[in-house]
Amino acid sequence: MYNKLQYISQGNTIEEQLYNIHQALDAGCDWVQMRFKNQTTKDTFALAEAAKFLCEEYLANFIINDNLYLAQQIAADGVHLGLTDMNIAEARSILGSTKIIGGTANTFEDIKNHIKNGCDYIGLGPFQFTKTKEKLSPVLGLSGYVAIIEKMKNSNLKTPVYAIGGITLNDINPLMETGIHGIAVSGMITNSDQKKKLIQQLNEKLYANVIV
Ligand SMILES: Cc1ncc(COP(=O)(O)OP(=O)(O)O)c(N)n1
Ligand SMILES: Cc1nc(C(=O)O)sc1CCOP(=O)(O)O
Ligand SMILES: [Mg+2]
Repeated sequence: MYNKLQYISQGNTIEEQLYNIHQALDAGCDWVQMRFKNQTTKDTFALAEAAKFLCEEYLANFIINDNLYLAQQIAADGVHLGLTDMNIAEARSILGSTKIIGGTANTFEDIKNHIKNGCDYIGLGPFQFTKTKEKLSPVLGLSGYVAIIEKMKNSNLKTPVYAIGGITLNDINPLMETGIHGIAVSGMITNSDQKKKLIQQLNEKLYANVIV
């Protein structure tokens, strides 16, 4: 079972990114997606190597946003691909069956396509407006998740879905009640000055109904 909390990194420099990733790991995050936009190949590679090293130290999963070839080059655990990134079927044929491939969705159609193409999980969003990403797809709100997850259940589609986009602590319970698997968050963790406490609270909510 995939962990229910994915931290998406933030920062405009390698140093800021590594600081934020380290803080998130130290506070208990066990899944990191490196998201470092509009940077040089050299800097992106340098960050990826350093972040992968950190994640290994903390036994955390480490995936890379957008860049499949970078994920392959540094032997990351996987990649997250958006609707305008490489097709998931092509990505699967390159990475093979052992690597994690996540795909962005905004509609039930997106989800069906990704599942047909072999993705491991879906990032479904945005839940609400967020400043973290530009050019957002239409906001889904809770009712959007309810409708899409219902359609997945009716079609017997069981691929884990992560809610994403402007999620705060109070959103977790209603979101989890829709039947999603977990959440992917950036700002909530990056901007928290009590990260350990926050991640404990998040995990309590995310794993509340998991029987061990
Ligand atoms: C878990 C997760 N879900 C969705 C996204 C968004 O990916 P994408 O649409 O490619 O947008 P960018 O992150 O590349 O701006 C994600 N990164 N992670
Ligand atoms: C990277 C990303 N993708 C989204 C989507 O809807 O596809 S929303 C988003 C930003 C997530 O960060 P935050 O938790 O700070 O809102
Ligand atoms: Mg992308």
